[in-house]
Amino acid sequence: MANQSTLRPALSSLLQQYAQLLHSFPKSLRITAATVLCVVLGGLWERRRRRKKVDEGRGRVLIRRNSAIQLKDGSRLIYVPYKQTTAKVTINPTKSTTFDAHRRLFLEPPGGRDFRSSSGGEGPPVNTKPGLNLAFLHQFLSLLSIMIPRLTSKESFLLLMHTFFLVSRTYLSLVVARLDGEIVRDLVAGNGKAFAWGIGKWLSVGVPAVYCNAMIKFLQSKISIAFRTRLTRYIHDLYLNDKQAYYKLQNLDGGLVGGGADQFITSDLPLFCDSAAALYSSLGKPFLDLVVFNYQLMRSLGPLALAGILFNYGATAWMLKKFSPPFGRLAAAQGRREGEFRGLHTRLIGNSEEVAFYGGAEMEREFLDKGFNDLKTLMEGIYSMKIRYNMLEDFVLKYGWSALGYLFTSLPVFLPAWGGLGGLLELSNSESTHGTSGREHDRMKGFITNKRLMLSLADAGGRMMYSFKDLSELAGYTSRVYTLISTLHRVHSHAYTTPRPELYGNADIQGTLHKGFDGVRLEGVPIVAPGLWPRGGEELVESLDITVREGEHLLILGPNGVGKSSISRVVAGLWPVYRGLVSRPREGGMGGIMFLPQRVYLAQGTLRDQVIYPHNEMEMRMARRTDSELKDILDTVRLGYLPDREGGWDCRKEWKDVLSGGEKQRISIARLLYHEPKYAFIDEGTSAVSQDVEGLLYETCKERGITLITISTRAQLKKYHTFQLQLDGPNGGWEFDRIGTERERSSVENELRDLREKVKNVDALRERLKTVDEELARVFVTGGDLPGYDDALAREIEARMEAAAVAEANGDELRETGVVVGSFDSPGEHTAEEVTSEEAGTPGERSIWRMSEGEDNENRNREEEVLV
Ligand SMILES: Nc1ncnc2c1ncn2[C@@H]1O[C@H](COP(=O)(O)OP(=O)(O)OP(=O)(O)O)[C@@H](O)[C@H]1O
Repeated sequence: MANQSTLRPALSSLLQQYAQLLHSFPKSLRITAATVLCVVLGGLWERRRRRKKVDEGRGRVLIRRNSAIQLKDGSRLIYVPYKQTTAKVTINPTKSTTFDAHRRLFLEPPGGRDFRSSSGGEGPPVNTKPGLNLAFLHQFLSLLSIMIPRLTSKESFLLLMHTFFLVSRTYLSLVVARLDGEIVRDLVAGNGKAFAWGIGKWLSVGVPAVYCNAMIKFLQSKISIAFRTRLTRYIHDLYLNDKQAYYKLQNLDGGLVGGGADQFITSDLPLFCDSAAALYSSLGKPFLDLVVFNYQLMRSLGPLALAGILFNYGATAWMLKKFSPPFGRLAAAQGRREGEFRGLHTRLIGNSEEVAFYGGAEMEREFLDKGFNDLKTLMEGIYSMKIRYNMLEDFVLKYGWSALGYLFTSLPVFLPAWGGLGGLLELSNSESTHGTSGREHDRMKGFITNKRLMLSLADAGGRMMYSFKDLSELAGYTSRVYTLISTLHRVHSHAYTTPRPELYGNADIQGTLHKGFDGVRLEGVPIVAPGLWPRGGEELVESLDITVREGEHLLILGPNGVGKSSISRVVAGLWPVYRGLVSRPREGGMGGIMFLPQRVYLAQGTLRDQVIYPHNEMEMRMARRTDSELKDILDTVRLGYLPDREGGWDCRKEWKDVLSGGEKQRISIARLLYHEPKYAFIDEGTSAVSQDVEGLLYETCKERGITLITISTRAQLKKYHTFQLQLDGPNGGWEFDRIGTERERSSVENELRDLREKVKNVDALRERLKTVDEELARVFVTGGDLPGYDDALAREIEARMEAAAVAEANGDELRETGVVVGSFDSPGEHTAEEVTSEEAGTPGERSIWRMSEGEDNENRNREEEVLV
């Protein structure tokens, strides 16, 4: 019992050796060394003080802020303001070899074969239910290889430090347990001096103990943020690169069920990192405590107590596992619901103007309320499931374990033969000549020490058991983060293989996209709207063959939804080339190709950033472009007033709300003029621009040597283009022609001739319309006043004439107050009251009634024609 710790003797012997070494030097030398050390330390302190004073006198130092440099190896050097200076931070992109090495971990999880055989193809990772199983171990270790890439990495150092403080804390707990026993013993024995000395030691132990506790918490947070940084950068590198995973994830793969990648990255990832960092201390420290305290207890209480304690652990773990709800699955489900709810809000924020115009608040609230109700129902279910489990857990861990603790600590007293060192002490005390009081004091000390050890052990065991729950939750978060990374890997490396490919499915891509061609060429390329994996896509345009060379501007025409924009998606590489060959220049810049989408995207940032997108200011400066050049470009697109109106190039606004539809489109053309690519796809890029400016924009682009491929529904744009591609509609047909060919001219001429014929009749028809108007106004109105003729009345008359025709066929008469419509061949049969209008009318009016049937029909037809 006296020698409770194995570390203590080692430490004290180290200190003793060190003291001996010091004493071996002569006294004068020791004094000199101490003086030199004091002088050096004092000098350093004084220097620091003076420098601080000088800095304060100089005023605020000019600090470099928010600037960055792109290095040749692809890494970025960022200057971040730090205290009075700037700190340099280098961000290295993840190497492609790292992705290659990790692909197997994320695309071939254990059990992948089962999935392959059941679904007929390799696909998304096995959807193992999140929980404490082998899949969790695999997923966690795979993520760990990203979080701690090397043994020499910063995270390893942090974990080492954390371990050091955890071990120190455990050692201090042992010291505290022993001190506790000693203090109580001295108190009971009435030994005042020893008691006061004990209190002094107690306080001196408190200082390193609180420091340890604070460091444990601090390092846990540091580890969490370090893990998060590693994972976030890794995910961003996979998500935002030239493979366009950010687009394909939603539009081709669809593997992220329950929210977009945003929810996974911003919500599930931090939860996972916090949970993983906490796990190390919530599992590592109790584990260490268990080993050390159990050893101590075995020494003082004997093997019987240890066996009992171990059995107790086993039984508790079994019971808690048996009655525990599936925390892992619940955490994953909650994450998914949270994601859906958040997604609804994001959607509303992104489309607030449209919703406001439609007055759709009520509808949106219904969606949001439903999303929240789903989340609430799930969370309430989880909470109610936890009640029973928490009751069981509390009873077992607090009351059951304390009762057993009393039993075990009583072993040396009641069963000294089985009571280890305590039992031996008990036996020797009973045989020795010490009085009863000495035996009781030792018993007291032993009991207090053991009780404290038992309490610490119960605490450690309890935390270990509680951490089963944390572990299950961690399994849920792990599964979410692993799903995200494995889906990204699948999209990134296009890992879709299957023995029986679905037509135009992700595994049925046989075409080629060739970048580096001077022009845009499609050879035998069907335009297919892709279906979400593993479904196949739908063919919109059948095998397309077109070539656009420099200066041969192409206009793509066709009705809505026929697949015009889809051609640009295929050429841009967003949609797969299922068959044939697509050749195009490389992305962006001089000699490259640029795509202006139908909906103009306005990025976060300054006005300058809007014009130079997707460049940033750093790239613009590196390309030696200036603000005055940007101003010229804005002048060209008739937006020269923007810098003054908005407050300069550096002003930041929510540009999508600030600029009008036409202004947005002109900003988009300004981007084109800034980047000056050789080829450009413009998808309905000027539909909101006034016609005078539209022509100017097209002509300017052409003057700058940009070959245009314009997508539009408006044939007026033909005059700015050389070729046209007409998409025909549902059958996927198309026609590619030079604009202004003989065939096109003759078809236009035919159309013109038809129109001219029609125009010739217009005057005659107008004359007739006038006559009919006058006649109608006179005939069909009762009373003396003749109100002006209007359309509604004419339609009513028409309807009545129809009815009269029907009545005539039936040999009936239709009567109505004010207006009487009679049978045409027997007008004389009307009664005096019925023919009110006839009485008030003129001979001209009556003549209508006397018209022959043939005349009437002809007349009516003509009226209809005119009215229509
Ligand atoms: N991401 C997508 N996944 C699957 N189908 C899509 C996707 N985007 C568009 N489609 C479908 O592809 C078809 C063609 O769309 P596209 O945008 O090419 O039409 P468009 O001819 O440009 O029409 P508009 O003149 O209205 O812009 C449409 O039926 C549309 O529903």
